[in-house]
Amino acid sequence: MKSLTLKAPAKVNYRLDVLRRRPDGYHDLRMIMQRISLCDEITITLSDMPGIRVACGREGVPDGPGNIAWRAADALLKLSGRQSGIDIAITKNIPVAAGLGGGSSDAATVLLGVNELLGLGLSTERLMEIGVTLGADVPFFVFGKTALAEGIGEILTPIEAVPPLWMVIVNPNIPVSTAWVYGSLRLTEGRIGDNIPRFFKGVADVCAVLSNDLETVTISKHPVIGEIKEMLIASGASGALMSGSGPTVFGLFPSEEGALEAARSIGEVSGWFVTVARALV
Ligand SMILES: C[C@](O)(CO)[C@H](O)COP(=O)(O)OP(=O)(O)OC[C@H]1O[C@@H](n2ccc(N)nc2=O)[C@H](O)[C@@H]1O
Ligand SMILES: Nc1ncnc2c1ncn2[C@@H]1O[C@H](COP(=O)(O)OP(=O)(O)OP(=O)(O)O)[C@@H](O)[C@H]1O
Repeated sequence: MKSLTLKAPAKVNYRLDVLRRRPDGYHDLRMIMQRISLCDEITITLSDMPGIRVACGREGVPDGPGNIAWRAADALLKLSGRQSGIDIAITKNIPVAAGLGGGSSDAATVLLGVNELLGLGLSTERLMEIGVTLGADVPFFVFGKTALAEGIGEILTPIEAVPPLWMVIVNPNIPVSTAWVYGSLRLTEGRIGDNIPRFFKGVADVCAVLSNDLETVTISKHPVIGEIKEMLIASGASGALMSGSGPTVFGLFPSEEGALEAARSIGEVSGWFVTVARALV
């Protein structure tokens, strides 16, 4: 049977400006999005038995049609008119409902993998169009590069100049609903949005853009996020920010050694999910 095993990376948002609420309830954003080396692993296998089967085995993540990876495979099967069977096995390493885009990345990886396995020949642009019908973060993972993301997240411009960078990822094991965070955001008026630089020579340039409009919403419910930011800075991070809708916080480090040392000291005292990751280029 034809099979593919692929990595589905997590993301962090170096910047997240919410510009306005749209009539459809979504929000126009301006973001800088970065893939990181913390990955789920996905094996996709074509089968003679029609139907889509997803095995994940992680508490809080559904196995069947409730899994966004299932919906990604279903979208491509419907579009192609093929009757193939598809088995998807997900090894979940990315914390769930964490602001790290894990489900979106799984879905994008299935779009890319099924396109290849079935020889559908769909372009990246077409897969991104299908991706946004599954979730706002999915096109970014299909795009596969550090990017300025606009619209609801689906209008992507590559950012070429990204410095080598290490980060400590800290998740306090509290699931946060993205819908709740956007729903709780109080926007007084439409923002024009700052001009965000697109060239980053060193860690200091990345630290200069760090900002997330969703942070105050999630911190007001989970103050521990603010404490994690302080711990990361006290452990030597050049900057620290909540990713996406949270609650995961990342701290930036110019060297792997600094990141490993900080992760060790925070991991020892906290009982949280703590890991070191690299920015992917
Ligand atoms: C917070 C981020 O992760 C930042 O990258 C994304 O904006 C969220 O992307 P996502 O989880 O893929 O979003 P979806 O699954 O499409 O939507 C989840 C919820 O977030 C809200 N949502 C999402 C994206 C967006 N631009 N505006 C929104 O208001 C939607 O109303 C929805 O209720
Ligand atoms: N493959 C999947 N991986 C993780 N969660 C999934 C998956 N499929 C469905 N879900 C459901 O989606 C919800 C959110 O999952 P996810 O981990 O993608 O959130 P997130 O990290 O906050 O994403 P984002 O940063 O895009 O907001 C969970 O409650 C989970 O049950």
